[in-house]
Amino acid sequence: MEITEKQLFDVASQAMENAYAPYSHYTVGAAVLCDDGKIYSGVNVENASYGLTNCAERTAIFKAVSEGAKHVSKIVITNGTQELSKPCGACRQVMSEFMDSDDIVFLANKTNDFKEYTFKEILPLAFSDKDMD
Ligand SMILES: O=c1ccn([C@H]2C[C@H](O)[C@@H](CO)O2)c(=O)[nH]1
Ligand SMILES: [Zn+2]
Repeated sequence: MEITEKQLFDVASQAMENAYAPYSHYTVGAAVLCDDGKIYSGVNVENASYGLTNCAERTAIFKAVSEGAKHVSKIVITNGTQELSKPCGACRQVMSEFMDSDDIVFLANKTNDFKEYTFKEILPLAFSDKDMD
């Protein structure tokens, strides 16, 4: 694994310590590598009004875009269990806005076991702006 990928895993794991998950107790950490060369992290942020919860992946992507990044080339998603992470449908759709078909998705667990996918593998038939041409 190249240095940046190792860093991405470390940033996601470190961020997960800040997950705010008092209701589900399911902690998630994400880290995205952007074309500006920077890494942005995110965690799940729950709410007493459960539906207002924001997932870790979207937190990381929204932070990146807020700082001016426009493209995510790699994302690591980890969680506090031994199961590999599986981004929800909403997160996959948000990822599709800022990732291309062959960009890389690492789905990890708390001990950094992982599987590597391309974005198109985790969201085939993605709806995009091209569908509105
Ligand atoms: O893609 C996902 C799916 C779920 N969660 C969080 C939201 C909630 O806090 C907890 C349980 O659903 O996991 C994420 O962060 N990312
Ligand atoms: Zn999600």
